[in-house]
Amino acid sequence: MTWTEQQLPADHPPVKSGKVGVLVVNLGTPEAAETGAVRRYLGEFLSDKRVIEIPALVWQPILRGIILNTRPAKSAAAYREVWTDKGSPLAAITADQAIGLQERLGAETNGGVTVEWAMRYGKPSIPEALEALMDGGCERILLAPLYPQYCAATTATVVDKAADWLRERRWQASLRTLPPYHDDPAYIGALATDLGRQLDALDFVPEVLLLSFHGMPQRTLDLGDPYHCHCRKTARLLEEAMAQTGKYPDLRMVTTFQSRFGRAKWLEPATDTTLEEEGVKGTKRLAIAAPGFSADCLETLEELAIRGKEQFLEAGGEQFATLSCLNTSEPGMAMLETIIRRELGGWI
Ligand SMILES: C=CC1=C(C)c2cc3[nH]c(cc4nc(cc5[nH]c(cc1n2)c(C)c5CCC(=O)O)C(CCC(=O)O)=C4C)c(C)c3C=C
Ligand SMILES: [Fe+2]
Ligand SMILES: [Fe+2]
Repeated sequence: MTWTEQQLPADHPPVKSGKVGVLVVNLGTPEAAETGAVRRYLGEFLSDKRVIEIPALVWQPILRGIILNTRPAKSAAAYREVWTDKGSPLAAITADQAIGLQERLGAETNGGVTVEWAMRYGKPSIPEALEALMDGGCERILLAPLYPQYCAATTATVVDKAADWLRERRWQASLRTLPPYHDDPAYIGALATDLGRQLDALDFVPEVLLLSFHGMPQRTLDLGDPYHCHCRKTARLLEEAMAQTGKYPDLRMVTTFQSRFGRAKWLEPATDTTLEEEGVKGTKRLAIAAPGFSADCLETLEELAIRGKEQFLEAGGEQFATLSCLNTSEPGMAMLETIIRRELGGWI
């Protein structure tokens, strides 16, 4: 007889059952489109040493003295432009992706797979989601940061946060992490299918398809972060996959980096500058996609779809479309199921 089969004392902690859990994680978002909530969110996000790689003694006075007094009101106004009745788009879509994955992975043997979701900054937090999985009997957990391209400021900080939680526990769960999937045929195929479907549904034929990735300081590339190379490889493979369909022979694809923050040099070319340049040089019809974002969010719905459109049209462009992220589309969910199942090999 094993210990777990014996009669346990009444005050014994619950015995887990060895189930498998998946925790999908995305960046984080404020709890409301209001200055105070945005200040709390940005305070946590921009205090992460993986995100702002400046010594805290130098950075914290700038953050607390300037940025958190000026940016939250402006950002809150931007969030209000895209807020939904289910809250922030990023949180609502991530929650729906977790529900979709639960449906796809829930019916396995060995008690099924339990799927939870979390935000790296804000709520639900990574520790509370991991705690919920363990309370539900999960002893093996796949941590799945939904970032196709690895970046220390995104992927690594999710793993750090989970490791902080493990450090505090006597009985740890066994953790695996989802590797970056920037060049995975399942991901490239899902993008090609989904973007192709959206291009076909437009009421104009774009001359240019801009692939806009989130930017990073140039210094992180010089220090060896693979993010820039991952973005470039995704873009190349996607271009090849779309060319293979033979459907868009005249479509010019251009890769850019968006959301510059602060004064340091960021990865180039910048999305906003490129939109203006395209308009000025006579491009009339342009579509933009953000393949690095798993879910639509402030950066796609406001920065690209609202401000990007204005920039292009003011520079002389005539027709503009922002294509949706993979979100909960059938190709997107099938891709997530494929790459997650692969990592669960041997567990289910
Ligand atoms: C130095 C600052 C920032 C780095 C580095 C950075 C990297 C980075 N971010 C994402 C994905 C997202 N970022 C989002 C919002 C956002 N990003 C920054 C700054 C940096 N990002 C800020 C200040 C904000 C908040 C909004 C604002 O005030 O402008 C989001 C959207 C969040 C939402 O609520 O919708 C995502 C997603 C990646 C992938 C990345 C590195 C590769
Ligand atoms: Fe960002
Ligand atoms: Fe932005």
